[in-house]
Parts: sequence; C-alpha cells; structure tokens
Amino acid sequence: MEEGESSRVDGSRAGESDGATSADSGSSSSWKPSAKAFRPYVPPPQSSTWATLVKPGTLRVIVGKPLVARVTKDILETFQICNPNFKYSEALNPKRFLTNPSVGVLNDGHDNANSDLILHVNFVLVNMESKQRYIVKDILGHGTFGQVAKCWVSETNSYVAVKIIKNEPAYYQQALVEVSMLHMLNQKFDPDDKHHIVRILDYFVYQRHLCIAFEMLGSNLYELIKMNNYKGLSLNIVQMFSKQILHALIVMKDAGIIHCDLKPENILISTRVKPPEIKIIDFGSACMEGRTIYSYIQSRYYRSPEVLLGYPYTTAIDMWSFGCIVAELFLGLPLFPGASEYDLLKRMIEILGGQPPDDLLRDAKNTSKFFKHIGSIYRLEDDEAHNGVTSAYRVLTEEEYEARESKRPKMGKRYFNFVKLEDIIANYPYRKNLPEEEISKENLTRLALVDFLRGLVEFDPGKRWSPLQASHHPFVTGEPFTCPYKPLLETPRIPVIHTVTVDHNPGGGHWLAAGLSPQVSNSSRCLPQHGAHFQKLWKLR
Ligand SMILES: Nc1ncnc2c1ncn2[C@@H]1O[C@H](COP(=O)(O)OP(=O)(O)OP(=O)(O)O)[C@@H](O)[C@H]1O
Repeated sequence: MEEGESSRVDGSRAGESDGATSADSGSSSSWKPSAKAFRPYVPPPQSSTWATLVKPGTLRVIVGKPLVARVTKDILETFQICNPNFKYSEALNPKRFLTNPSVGVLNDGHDNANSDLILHVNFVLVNMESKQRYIVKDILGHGTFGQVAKCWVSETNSYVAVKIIKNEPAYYQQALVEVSMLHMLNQKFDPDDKHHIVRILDYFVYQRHLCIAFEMLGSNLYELIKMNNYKGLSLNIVQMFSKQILHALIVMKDAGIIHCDLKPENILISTRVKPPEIKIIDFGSACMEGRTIYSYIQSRYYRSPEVLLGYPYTTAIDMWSFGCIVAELFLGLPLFPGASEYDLLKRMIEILGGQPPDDLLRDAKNTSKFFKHIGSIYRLEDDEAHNGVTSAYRVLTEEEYEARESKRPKMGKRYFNFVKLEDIIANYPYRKNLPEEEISKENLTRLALVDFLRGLVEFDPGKRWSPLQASHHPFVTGEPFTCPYKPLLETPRIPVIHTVTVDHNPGGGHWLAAGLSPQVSNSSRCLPQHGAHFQKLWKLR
C-alpha cells in the first residue's frame, strides 16, 4: 500500500484506474463494473439491485484474472438472465469515499467535522454560472486549505486538478488571494505560459466551498527524490530545474509577489512535456511585497533567517528557500532539516560558517530568543571564511536557550559526514556510473554549485542574490565556471503600488488584478576575484 493510501477511503482504495475507465469513456452509461467489486452470484430473494448484490471483492481471491474478465463481460445481461427482477441502478452503487472522515456533520451533511466537502468517486462539482462540470475521480493531495481532487472534464477530454477549500471564512478569504495572485501572474506576467507557474483555469463556489481548477500536473520534487531513494539528482537535472524555478521567481519578483512556502512539495513536474518541465504551485500563503501581514510563514526546513528572527521580509525569502531546494536536489536530503527553530539556526550557522549580520539582529523581533547580546565585539569562530567578521551577538547555548524558553530545544540528527557547505558538496558520493573522464568536469560543476548556493543561502537578505542575478550564474547558464560569481547590481525598482483586488463573488465573474509593469534589470557578469573563499573552493578540486 502506498503512503497516504489508507487515509483516502474508508478502507477501500479509490483507484485511479477505476476512475480512468469511467472517465475515459466520458459517460456513465458505458461504466464497466470493476472486477474487484464482485462476489459469486447468490440468487436474490425478490427484486434486487446492484447494491444488494455487490460487496467489495471476494471473487478476485477465488478466481484468476482471465476468468474475472470473462465473468465480468456482459455481467448486467447475465444477472438479468439469472433473475429477471434484477435492476441496475448506478445511484445505488456503494459510494467510494475519497474524503476521510466521510461522515457528514456540518453544512447540512455535505461537510465532515474538518469542514471538508465529502467527496466520493464520480462526485460532480459544478460551476453554477458556466455549468462546467468536474467529475471527481481521485484525490491528489490534502493540505491545510482543503483537498485537491483529480477531476475529469468531458468537454475537453482531460483531467484537471481542483482544489476544494474548506468551508471556513479564513480559508475562503485566503484562497481568494491565491486566485487573484495566480490570475495576475498568469495573465499579466506570463500570458504564454513560459515561466513555470501553474495555470489557473476556473474558480467557483460549490456547496459553500471555493473550488479552484488548475492544470493537471504530476509528481512533486520531494516524491521524485523519494523515488530516487533519497539519493541526489544528477547535476544537469539540478541545473535544468534550477533554471526553470528561477524563471518563475523572476516573474514573481517583478509582480512583487512573495510565495512564502517554496519547498520541493510545491514544485510539480508537468507530465505533458518532454524534457520534463516543472511548475510552482500553492500560492495559498503568498503575499505582496510591502504588505506582509504574517510572521509565521515558510516551512521550517526552508525558512529564511529573517523570518526565523522576525525581521521585515521581502521576495528574498523565496531565494533562501530556493537555495535550500537546489541543495536538496543535489544531496537528496534537506540542507537544514531543523527539528526546531533553534536547531534550524544552529545548522545554518554550522553549515554556512557565519551568522546573520548585526544590523539584522539589532532590529529583528526574536533575536533575544536565540542570541545573547554580549556588548563587546565577538569574533566569529570561522573567521577564515568570513574574513574576520565580528559581531556583538553570540548564539545561545542549548542550556541558555532552555533556561530562557523553559524547554529544551529539539535537536535533530546530523545526516552529513561533513559540516561546511563546501565539504558537504565536494564529498558527496559520485553517481555510480560516472565515467572516470567525467570526474573533473563534475568537480568543476560542484564548485560552481557551491558558489551558486553561497549567493542564495546568504544570511543577509540585502546581499542575497535576486532571481535575475542568480539566473546569470555559470551553474545556471552552463558557462565554464572560472571565478566566483559577482553579479552586477540590479537597477533599483521604481516603487509600484501593488493592489491585489479580490473578486469576492467568484463564479465566472470579472477578474480584478494588480496593475504592474515588469522592471528591466541589468544582466550580470563574473568578475575575477582571488579571495580566501575562492582559493578554498579551488582546493576542493
Ligand atoms: N495542479 C496540480 N496537479 C496535480 N496535483 C496537484 C496540483 N495542485 C496540487 N496538487 C496536489 O495537492 C497537494 C496539495 O496542494 P496545495 O499544496 O496547493 O494545497 P495546500 O492545502 O495549500 O497544501 P499545504 O498544506 O502544503 O499548504 C499537492 O502537494 C499536490 O500533491
């Protein structure tokens, strides 16, 4: 049984293949009963229906596949011959629930105790205004905001993913923001679908649930790593995905949108195209730059230092998460798998050999939770890598943290045999089948990767590279890596008032979105530099 399967249905699997059989035909009249749904025929007492005859699957245990195929062929006619009173009624089919729990306790019995709409296979979601029907076939995922269902659209002969938001005002409102931001990104910033952002197709309210239809995508990057047994992906794939994610981040920065939850689970592989293409999904936590409301954002492993410390944040937080994702694609494991926020910060400090800059620590709200202000200047342990940077703050020891917070911080296992980023990347085992002559090329690309990551997982959000700057790095462009990359400064953006107006009456009405214009920025080039960091990088070869 696959992960998550047990939670799908009350015991029985809501199989994709079942759905596909029915869906591919596009009509319920050609529905073929599943072989799993049979038990040997027992003459019914009087008038009987399908529901009284069919109990989920015993026949499969008794007979093999070919026999099942024969027995199930013309099954309705066979039943009719055996018992002329037999009537088939699809309405009486046992429902295969996709929502768990499937007991209707809210919203006149439509919703379960978690405010989720109770779905079953062949449940029909309807946009009442356009009359567009979405036939639910399976569940693709659950999340904070609700459920995502795989739905068949017979008019287009295709599947779409419909996110069905929980029937609660806060989720409804936030989901409208997702609709509005994605619409703006799709229509104004990426009309030709070239920037790796999921397409929104429709939105409507059904049974008091906001439903958002998206293009159907495939597995996410976490699943890809998992399928690869948590081994890292090859550098050319990491490079290809990095480039595509940067495309999306450039557009998002131009639009002034912060995703706020970038992680491998929210990057999906499109099944439509070859070579594989990824798309960013889940704008359910997104916000506009300069209008940041929430402080508790980003999934922990991908959380930026400024969010952790409670410092005003910008689109740069997505670049931090992006850096964490790129490292994870290469390593197969998260770079900073913090078991707690304290553990997360300690890991950042250990791996990067530094700490957030003093001006950030001075102004951040949560500094005292993690740092001690020692007044006199403190010389960081890893001076070599940071050219003798000093600080007036020292990170608390575990004991000091415990004394302050009255609880011991959770500390996770260290997975890598090396501590520093450079060493972790350089010593990561080579792919099994890597030819000898490829090794020096691989080493050089690894150097480029370290240099690339250094610009992304940079403590200082002001120094962290923008997506455009990062997109010119040799690791992304494939140019030979000859020196540490120094991006050109970006032209400051002319401040634009970003307004995201949400249509509070969805169902096919008008879209109101932000009026923005993308800003053109300088391209970047690599300037030679021969600092300690560069020499250290070359030593790795
Ligand atoms: N367009 C899509 N195509 C295929 N699967 C999708 C699509 N959109 C979402 N999913 C699946 O549904 C899951 C949940 O979607 P999403 O992340 O948008 O919901 P959420 O409620 O915001 O989740 P979270 O709690 O992670 O924020 C995803 O992890 C993915 O597996």
